[in-house]
Amino acid sequence: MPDTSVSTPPAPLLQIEGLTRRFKDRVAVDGLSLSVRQGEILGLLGPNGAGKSTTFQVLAGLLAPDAGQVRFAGKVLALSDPSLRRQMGIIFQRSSLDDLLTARENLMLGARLYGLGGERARERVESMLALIGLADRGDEKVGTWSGGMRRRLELARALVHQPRVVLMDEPTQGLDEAAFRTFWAHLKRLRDSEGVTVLLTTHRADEADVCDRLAVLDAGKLVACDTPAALASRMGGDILTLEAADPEALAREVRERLGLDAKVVEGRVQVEAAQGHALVPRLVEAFPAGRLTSVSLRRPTLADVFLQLTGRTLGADKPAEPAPRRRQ
Ligand SMILES: Nc1ncnc2c1ncn2[C@@H]1O[C@H](COP(=O)(O)OP(=O)(O)OP(=O)(O)O)[C@@H](O)[C@H]1O
Repeated sequence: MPDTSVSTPPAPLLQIEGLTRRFKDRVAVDGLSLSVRQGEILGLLGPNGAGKSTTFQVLAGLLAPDAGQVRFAGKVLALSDPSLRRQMGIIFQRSSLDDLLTARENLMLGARLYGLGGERARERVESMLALIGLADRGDEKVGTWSGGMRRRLELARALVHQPRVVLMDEPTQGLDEAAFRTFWAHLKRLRDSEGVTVLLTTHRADEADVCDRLAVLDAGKLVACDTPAALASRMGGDILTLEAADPEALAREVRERLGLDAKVVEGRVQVEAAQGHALVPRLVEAFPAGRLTSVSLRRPTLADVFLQLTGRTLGADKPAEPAPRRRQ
């Protein structure tokens, strides 16, 4: 029999259909439909106010939707269905560990909350502690632990009852680079060993890069859903970054004199161009010493893709500048 494992994408485990949630006359999530495949790590990427947390809260059963349903393993369920929650492990933005309990006790409490007890619970607690690399710290109270260790323990607690899906709201917010890398190494190892499906929210470009697929949200709507590499390849060219004393004036002149699509992003002028290196001498010639303080060239990142898709920078709630939005 031919091996089709590489070419056939895994079946969707969780399909969100037409999810809508309003707060008075503000539509926080606007008819969101999204499929999460068995065993994948899908990131909901968007700036502040995009609707990520609202989506998370509806899926976690903390908020009632105005419309929408899910299909879980092919079966249609109301978003309020408790059987959906039993299939989920949840990590909230804010730590929900009990600081006065040890790591082992926190995990045992998590197991008990999902009806797991006796030898089975003890086995799961020990194997989870080992999988997150904290087996020798299990009897310490977690109140004094670092943010990274606490996050790993929350990951273990979310998985202790063997859910099929883990939901995480901004799981690495506030973690430094080293703690972020360690958390993700453990997350991927746990995904592989437990076969769990992960849906997380993020507004970190570095976190988006390590997800299997990304659903890009803007103002409550899905604007793209693909792998990080496929999204990055949507931007064909290079990114030129120009620094100047008056970036707004420079961007205007670059647009008018050179006919390039220049915009101001976080105080610098950005130009996307197919052959970026060929533009450098043209720019230097057009804007002699004094006007330009630096010119640099790089490959696009997911933050650039996000800006192209939405006209907003990741981590900001306002458009990047008053210039016209990019072509979609
Ligand atoms: N409880 C609430 N009451 C009123 N408006 C709300 C409430 N929760 C969210 N909103 C609004 O809904 C929209 C989406 O917010 P949401 O928190 O889901 O976005 P987000 O992408 O998670 O942003 P952040 O990263 O800042 O959490 C925003 O305009 C927000 O102000």
